[in-house]
Amino acid sequence: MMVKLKGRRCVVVGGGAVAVRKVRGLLEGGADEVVVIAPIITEELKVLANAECIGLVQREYKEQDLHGAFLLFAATDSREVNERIAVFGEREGVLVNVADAGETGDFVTPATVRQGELLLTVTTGGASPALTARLRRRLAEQYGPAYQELVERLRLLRVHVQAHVKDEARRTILLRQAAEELVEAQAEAETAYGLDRNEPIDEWMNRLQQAAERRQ
Ligand SMILES: C[C@@]1(CC(=O)O)C2=NC(=C\c3[nH]c(c(CCC(=O)O)c3CC(=O)O)Cc3[nH]c(c(CC(=O)O)c3CCC(=O)O)/C=C3\N/C(=C\2)[C@@H](CCC(=O)O)[C@]3(C)CC(=O)O)/[C@H]1CCC(=O)O
Ligand SMILES: NC(=O)c1ccc[n+]([C@@H]2O[C@H](COP(=O)([O-])OP(=O)(O)OC[C@H]3O[C@@H](n4cnc5c(N)ncnc54)[C@H](O)[C@@H]3O)[C@@H](O)[C@H]2O)c1
Repeated sequence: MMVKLKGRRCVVVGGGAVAVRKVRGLLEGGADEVVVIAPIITEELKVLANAECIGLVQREYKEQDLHGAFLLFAATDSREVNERIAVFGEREGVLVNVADAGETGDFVTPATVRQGELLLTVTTGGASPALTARLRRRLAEQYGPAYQELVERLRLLRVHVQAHVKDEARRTILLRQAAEELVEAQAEAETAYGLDRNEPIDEWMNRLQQAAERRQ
C-alpha cells in the first residue's frame, strides 16, 4: 500500500533503535508530522529531530497522545505497553504496527531500497526479518543509484509517448520495449547504462517506433 503520509500524524511510542528505523521509514515515505514519545530517546533520534519535522515527547506515553493518529507504532521494550497500544488501535480504528509481536498488529514494515521514485520492498511476513535484511542488501547492490535516472527517463518518455502516439496498443509496445531496453543495458553496464543517456526523448521514441515497425 503506497499511502500518502503528508499532513498525517504518525505516532511512534518508544525511542530506541527500532523506533529510529520506523521514524526513518516514515520520513522517507513523506511523513511530515511524526511524534515520538518515550522516557529514553536515543541520540540518533534527537539529531534527526533537530533537522526534521519530528516532535519529541520525553516521558511515558499516555492514551491521549495516541488520539488523532493516522498510524501508530508500538516500539517499546515492554510487551504490556505494546499490547495496550495495539488494543487502543483496534478499539479506535487506527492502524498499529507492533514491533515485538508483528502478527498481532495491522501492518508490518518491509525492508526498502529506494532509488528516486523506484521503491523495492522485501518482507517475509514476519518469518525472518534477518533474511529480509540480507535480501534488501542484495537488492541495493543489484539496483543501484543508476536506476533513479533510468526511471526518470522512462517517465519523460511515457509523457512524450502519451502525447504523440494515439494508438493504445502501440503505446504499450513502445513503453514495454523502452523498459526492457534500459534494464538490459543497465544489466550489461552495471554502473552506467551503455545507451546514450543524452538521447533526446523524441529521438528515443522514434527509434522505438522504427524498431516496433521492423518487428511487424
Ligand atoms: C524489515 C525490517 C524493517 C523495519 O524494522 O522497519 C523489520 N525488521 C528488521 C530487522 C530485524 N528485526 C529483527 C532482527 C533480528 C533478527 C531476527 O530476529 O530475525 C532484524 C535483523 C537485523 O537487525 O539485521 C528482530 C525482530 N523483528 C520483529 C520481531 C518480533 C516478531 O517476531 O514479531 C523481532 C524479534 C525481537 C525479539 O528479539 O524479541 C518483527 C518485525 N520486524 C519487521 C521488519 C516486521 C516483519 C518484516 C518481515 O519479516 O519481512 C515485523 C514483523 C514487525 C515490524 O516491525 O513491522 C528490518 C530490516 C531493516 C533492514 O532493512 O536492514
Ligand atoms: N520489529 C523489529 O524490527 C524489531 C527488531 C528488534 C527488536 N524488536 C523488538 O522491539 C523492542 C524495542 O526494541 P529497541 O531496540 O528499540 O529497544 P530499546 O530498549 O532500545 O528501546 C525501548 C524504548 O521503549 C521506551 N519505553 C518503554 N516503556 C515506555 C512507555 N511506557 N512509554 C513510552 N516509551 C516507553 C524506552 O524509553 C525506550 O526508548 C524490543 O524489545 C524487541 O522486542 C523489534
